[in-house]
Amino acid sequence: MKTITFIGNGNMALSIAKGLKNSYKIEVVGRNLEKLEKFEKELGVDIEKALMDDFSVEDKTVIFCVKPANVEEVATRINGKARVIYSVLAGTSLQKLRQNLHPHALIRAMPNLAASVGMSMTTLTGDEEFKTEAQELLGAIGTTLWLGSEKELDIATGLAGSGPAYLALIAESLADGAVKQGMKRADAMVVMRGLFAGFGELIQDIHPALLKDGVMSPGGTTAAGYGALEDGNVRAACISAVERAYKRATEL
Ligand SMILES: NC(=O)C1=CN([C@@H]2O[C@H](COP(=O)(O)OP(=O)(O)OC[C@H]3O[C@@H](n4cnc5c(N)ncnc54)[C@H](O)[C@@H]3O)[C@@H](O)[C@H]2O)C=CC1
Ligand SMILES: O=C(O)[C@@H]1CCC=N1
Repeated sequence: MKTITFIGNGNMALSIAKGLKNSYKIEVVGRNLEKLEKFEKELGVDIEKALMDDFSVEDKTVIFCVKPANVEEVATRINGKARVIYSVLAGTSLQKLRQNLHPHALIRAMPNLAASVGMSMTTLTGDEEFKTEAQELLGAIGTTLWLGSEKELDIATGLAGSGPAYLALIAESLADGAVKQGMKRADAMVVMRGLFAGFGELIQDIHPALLKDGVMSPGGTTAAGYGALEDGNVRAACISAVERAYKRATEL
């Protein structure tokens, strides 16, 4: 079994490790042994645990899962030249990663929280010779799409990386709307979750505009509700959300 080395032991590392644990030996590098033990327990398989200071990444296949602000600090603690580094760090350029970590090859990957249920939408860019390996490795946690530039990956960060939080806002507020009209909270949550489960399937095959047309009867309930979303500028707010997230990615 090949070994995959995670640097960082947070949410994203754990989510990706869940997808890889049956096909690879997992090694995790962190700052705190207790947290590494907790990671191992949550993952449910034996892992190699290592502390960051003086850790050698020589010839290793690394998935880099720390926060964007930690790159320089981590670079001072580890040594060696990795075979390849897959970085999931939002907005952290190939140039900055290369300057600090000096790997043989480098890929940026942008997964999302659905990695924890094997349904991440992960975008990829970087060294072309690792394109197939990147698609296979990150394919273990969901769907992948190779993009031709870092700009597109930063835009995809504002769409699918951050997207679960946007949809959570919609989900919570729709359920609040039902509660406001008198539905029990627990029932509203069941109905909202069922809505999202069905919608997740429908949107795979139907263009959003046609899906809307299929729901909206002349003078009916959907037209009335939809009007409120247009009054609230939800369309413009969504476009701005992706714009602001993308801009933020370019600042990290
Ligand atoms: N949470 C999400 O939905 C997504 C997160 N990402 C990216 O994944 C990366 C990790 O995010 P999460 O796992 O959510 O965060 P987290 O806070 O759960 O994990 C961050 C990990 O970084 C390490 N760390 C923290 N401070 C450090 C330091 N000073 N020196 C060395 N290591 C340190 C620790 O191992 C910590 O567990 C971020 O760069 C983020 O941009 C990418 C896509 C989605
Ligand atoms: O908010 C963030 O910076 C990270 C990147 C994508 C999702 N969460």
